[in-house]
Amino acid sequence: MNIIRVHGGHAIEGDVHVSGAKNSALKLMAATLLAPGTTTLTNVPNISDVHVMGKVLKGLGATIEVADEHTLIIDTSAVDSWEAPYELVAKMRASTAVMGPLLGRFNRAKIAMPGGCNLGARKIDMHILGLEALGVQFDTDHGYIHANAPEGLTGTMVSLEFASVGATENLIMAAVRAQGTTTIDNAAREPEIVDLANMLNEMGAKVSGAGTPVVTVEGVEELHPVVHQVIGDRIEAGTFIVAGALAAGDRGVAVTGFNPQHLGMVLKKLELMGVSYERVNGGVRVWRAEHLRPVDIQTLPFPGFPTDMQAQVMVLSALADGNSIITENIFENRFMFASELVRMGANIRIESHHAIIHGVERLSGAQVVSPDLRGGAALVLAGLVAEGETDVSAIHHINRGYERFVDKLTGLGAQVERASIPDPIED
Ligand SMILES: CC(=O)N[C@H]1[C@@H](OP(=O)(O)OP(=O)(O)OC[C@H]2O[C@@H](n3ccc(=O)[nH]c3=O)[C@H](O)[C@@H]2O)O[C@H](CO)[C@@H](O)[C@@H]1O
Ligand SMILES: C=C(OP(=O)(O)O)C(=O)O
Repeated sequence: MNIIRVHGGHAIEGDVHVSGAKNSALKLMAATLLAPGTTTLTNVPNISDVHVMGKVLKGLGATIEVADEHTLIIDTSAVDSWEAPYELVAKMRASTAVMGPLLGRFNRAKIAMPGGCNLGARKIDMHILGLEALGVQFDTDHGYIHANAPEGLTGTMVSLEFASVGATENLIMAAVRAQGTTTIDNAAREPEIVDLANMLNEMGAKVSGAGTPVVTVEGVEELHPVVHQVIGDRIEAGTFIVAGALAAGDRGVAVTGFNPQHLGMVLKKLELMGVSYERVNGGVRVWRAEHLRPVDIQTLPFPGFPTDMQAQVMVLSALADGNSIITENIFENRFMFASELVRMGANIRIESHHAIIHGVERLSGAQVVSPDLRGGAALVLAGLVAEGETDVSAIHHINRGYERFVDKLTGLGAQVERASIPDPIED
């Protein structure tokens, strides 16, 4: 089996440039369906989730030219199918983001129901309720959702029960082609929503208020293809910032290619923990914290603390001087990572959606399993400062969202390698 092996105890320093944001690129790829013709996306991360979304689009009839490692030229003129099949939706839930654009362009979509995943139930009822308000009729059979709007979509007022990122995106992408105006109340405010709205507006849509809780979409007759650059990945940036806070030498680690305003709450919490950083052009430089203070964090929709940074910061809190508490409010199963960190010597108690972390002096290298994307990356970070060797398996999770993770870490001087070892259970 393939693993990432980390030799702990080596300082890192230097510069690392983050890739384009996974959680933006996937939705922008879906949005190309709305504009028949050739849209060019630049700064697209070369990660396995992007490859899956490429397969979803090709399955619908799009063609994709990979102009260079980070540039996709997507031609959606010949799209003639409305189906996102189970094998792709099961691999990547973000495939459901094609529902809104397919409805916007063709008034119909057939999407495999996503089911739960290792983070929790992750229902899509809010997507469905919102789209129903726009005039879409839903039927389910054999594990598929059939969405049809025989009379077309009609703008209306939609109030989301929770500021769901996915529901906000699907609603915006459907509403851009509706008759009249749609208002989404309690919309998600994540930077990726703003990136999506910006691209749609470049295509000729009329979306206003993105980044605030009220998004207004005035429907238009047609959208045209554009060239658009994906924003930098704030979560990849946050991951390398935590690496620096754990292990940076005197020169620190400069993390660039993203907008630090997208990480406001993370930087604030790190500062409270005793991590020092400074703003540099296009990012931040961070130094190892000599003395980590405990922290109280709860994950919340943007601008709150992102759930996608919870595991990485838990590694820091595991080494803090005192008791930290981390409350996970978004995904009910996102603490699976904590049990793996305990195998490395952390002292963590889970009580419902709270993790109580009693800081320890040191972590020790162990064999651990990535429970999910961010948990896997966080285990590699823990390995950087653990005594001895840490072998992280199930690294396909990490490959979903981190481009050349091992290369970027070794570029900073970390002793990290990909390796292949016999599977202890199979053999
Ligand atoms: C608010 C939040 O932090 N959203 C995160 C979520 O987006 P993602 O779009 O995947 O998830 P949502 O924001 O939609 O979901 C937030 C919460 O609402 C629930 N829900 C959502 C839709 C629905 O129809 N019904 C329902 O019950 C989900 O199960 C979850 O508990 O995962 C992404 C990948 O990790 C992150 O980048 C997003 O920042
Ligand atoms: C869990 C994540 O992504 P997804 O919603 O694709 O599972 C993530 O980006 O941390």
